[in-house]
Amino acid sequence: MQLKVLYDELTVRQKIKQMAKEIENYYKDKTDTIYAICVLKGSIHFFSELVLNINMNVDYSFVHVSSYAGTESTGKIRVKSWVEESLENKYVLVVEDIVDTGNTLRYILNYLKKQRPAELKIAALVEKKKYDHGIPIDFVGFTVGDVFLVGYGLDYEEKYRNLPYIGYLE
Ligand SMILES: O=P(O)(O)OC[C@H]1O[C@H](OP(=O)(O)OP(=O)(O)O)[C@H](O)[C@@H]1O
Ligand SMILES: Nc1nc2[nH]cnc2c(=O)[nH]1
Repeated sequence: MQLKVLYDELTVRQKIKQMAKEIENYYKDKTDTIYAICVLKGSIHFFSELVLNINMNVDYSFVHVSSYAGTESTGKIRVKSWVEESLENKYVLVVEDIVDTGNTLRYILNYLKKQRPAELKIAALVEKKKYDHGIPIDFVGFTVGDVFLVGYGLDYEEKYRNLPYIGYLE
């Protein structure tokens, strides 16, 4: 398989800055603190870059879930760690690197809703439109078709996560 560049480093960083501004504008009249949840492992770089560019207070926490084997979803979500703090009455923003089948996000949202946040919003760096996953994403960076992406946190069998750009395998 060959690795090709889809979005170079500058394009990714500019997109994240733009998303951070959108997020800031949305929240600034609602709350003084956003509670952002990073979905590990893939979202680590997007999450870090995003929160560094949001010019208001952001508290955060992490969930670690996984479901992929190679390029395919197993459909089974494995939870490796979860948020420990209370989310009650918080303005929760779930930060995902990519939404594809929507299985991971559906699972996470289902549990987070039970923790009674004031509001639950979603930011995703990439939304895949292979088929309709049916979850409205509030803040989206890039929209792609049927392609398996790597880089900027995204892996293929734990490789390529630390590429500073988004690429695809062909
Ligand atoms: O919409 P879906 O089809 O569920 O796919 C999206 C999920 O797949 C990847 O996680 P993965 O299970 O590969 O774990 P990782 O983040 O640790 O790589 C990615 O980081 C998303 O969380
Ligand atoms: N690395 C990676 N993980 C995914 N999980 C769901 N879609 C993708 C993808 O395109 N790349």
